[in-house]
Amino acid sequence: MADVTGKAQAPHEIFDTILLLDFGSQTSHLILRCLRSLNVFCEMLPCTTKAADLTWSPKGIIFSGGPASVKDATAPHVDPAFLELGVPILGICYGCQEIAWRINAENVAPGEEKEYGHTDLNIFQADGPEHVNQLFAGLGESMHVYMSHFDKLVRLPQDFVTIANTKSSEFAGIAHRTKPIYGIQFHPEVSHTPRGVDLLKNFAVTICKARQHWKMSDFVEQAITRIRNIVGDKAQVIGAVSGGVDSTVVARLFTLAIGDRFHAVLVDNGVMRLNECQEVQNMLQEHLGINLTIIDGAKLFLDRLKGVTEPETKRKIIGGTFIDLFEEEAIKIEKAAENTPNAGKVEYFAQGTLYPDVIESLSFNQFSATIKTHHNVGGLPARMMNGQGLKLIEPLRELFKDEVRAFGKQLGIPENLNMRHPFPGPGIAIRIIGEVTPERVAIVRKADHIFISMIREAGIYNEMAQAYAGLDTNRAVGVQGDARVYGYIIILRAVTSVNFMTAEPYAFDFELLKHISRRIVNEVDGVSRVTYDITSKPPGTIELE
Ligand SMILES: Nc1ncnc2c1ncn2[C@@H]1O[C@H](COP(=O)(O)OP(=O)(O)OP(=O)(O)O)[C@@H](O)[C@H]1O
Ligand SMILES: O=c1[nH]c(=O)c2[nH+]cn([C@@H]3O[C@H](COP(=O)(O)O)[C@@H](O)[C@H]3O)c2[nH]1
Ligand SMILES: NC(=O)CC[C@H](N)C(=O)O
Ligand SMILES: [Mg+2]
Repeated sequence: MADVTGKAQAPHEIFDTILLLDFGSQTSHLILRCLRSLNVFCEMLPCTTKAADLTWSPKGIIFSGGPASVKDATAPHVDPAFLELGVPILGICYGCQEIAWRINAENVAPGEEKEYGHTDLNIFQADGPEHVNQLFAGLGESMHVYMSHFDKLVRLPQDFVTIANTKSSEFAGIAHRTKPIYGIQFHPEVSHTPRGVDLLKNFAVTICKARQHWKMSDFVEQAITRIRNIVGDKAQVIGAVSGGVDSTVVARLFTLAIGDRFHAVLVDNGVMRLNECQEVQNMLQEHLGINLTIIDGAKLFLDRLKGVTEPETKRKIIGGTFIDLFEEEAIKIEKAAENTPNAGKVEYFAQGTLYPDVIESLSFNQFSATIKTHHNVGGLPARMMNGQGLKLIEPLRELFKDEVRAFGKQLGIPENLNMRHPFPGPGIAIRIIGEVTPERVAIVRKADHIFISMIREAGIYNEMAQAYAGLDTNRAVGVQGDARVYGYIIILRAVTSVNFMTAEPYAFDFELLKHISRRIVNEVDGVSRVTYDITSKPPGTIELE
């Protein structure tokens, strides 16, 4: 969105914003999601952020949960200046312990045992000014809540009143007597706390008085204006476009913003699915008028992956090789444009990075665990991260997949493209457990093609979030046509998921699954067995590596 002078504004300058300080909980992002679903804009920053560095004014602040104990010498602590800003504050779990600990370290102690899972919360009407009862307003006298903690409040902090308790937590909800500062021991952001969203609404809307005016449609317009302002009217942009919904939305935004100064490039990394590159090129051209250049990097990628078995090494090799090829392409684009009206330096590199890629790759702050390095985040070479070489632009970095799809719909992206299952940048390489060889890639391609075609024919493609065939490079014995075979094991994976942070195995019809297995063993040479992976995430992940 532009102001009268046409200058781009960041969302927190336009929308009333709640600041979420992240202490590293695995569910912090759900707080942000929950507020956005209420049309309240929320921005998450690491718990180490200094109040003085904030260039905007939050309507309220939430301290998230986190894995540390406030009692540890190395535990993260909030800049006390945030507590002096005069805006409402809500501490959740670790965040609540942090508020209590700041007042007096003895207020918090290790519990007798871990409290993990459902519990019933009793809500009190406390004496005091109006604000003390506003957090639980309309929630009745009790509610189901989800707990996940070890430490707990053993004393009521000075100047606070108790507004809720449970069987094992005497101070499960507290409110300051005179200031709008609250703490709760349970997690309102998870679906296991059914009325948690009402509590967060009470905090954001009633207590912080944040207007519920965050809208996706404004985001489209705003993203386009921001791109124009960043890029200016000379520079050119090279965009990494895979045919997945994320980068397709990015390509569409850039095309709308800067027309043909945007150059969409797909890298054939040798580990794409059957006919994928050609199909993507046709689809983008036909439906969106996006002219896609394909760089053939298959041999280079497969050579660099030779002999590599360690999953994180594979990801880093792929991330690095992607950038090498993009940088070479950028030079070619500059040369080709030299004597045209488009002449200008290729300064920027656009990617469809989403919020979950960021959370899972970088530990968002040093206090949360790195799960795996996404090729487009942690796999980037240092020169991209420190501003040398191409400069990164990632317009979807704050969004989740379902938000991007809603966004895609508004941008006129056809349904079948918008609903495509995600396909990871490192492609089939992270679906082969062990060394990637051309022979193994060919086997996975064929098996995957059979699997996905049969899923489509059965009309169940949109019932699952993602499906693929992978390969276990161990071999097993089988018997085919009276002969002994010693072949690879295909692993089929299909999951349901809302945001890809958690997932459940898809409940296949067993006859269909057997039919799929039969076809794969019969039609794909080198395969002796087919298995179906029924692991949830967590403890599994969606990809094999
Ligand atoms: N083969 C590729 N060629 C060019 N860019 C790619 C390729 N694979 C991935 N990328 C880049 O990496 C980003 C992250 O990949 P990711 O798979 O998460 O997103 P996507 O492909 O756009 O969408 P989806 O998650 O639906 O597959 C992409 O948005 C794109 O910018
Ligand atoms: O572009 C990507 N580059 C990667 O390195 C990468 N690793 C996982 N994924 C996708 O992320 C989602 C979650 O996957 P996991 O449960 O395996 O972490 C799933 O949708 C995965 O396909 C990736 N996408
Ligand atoms: N979920 C949390 O925030 C847990 C807080 C703290 N680590 C505890 O165990 O009590
Ligand atoms: Mg993809």
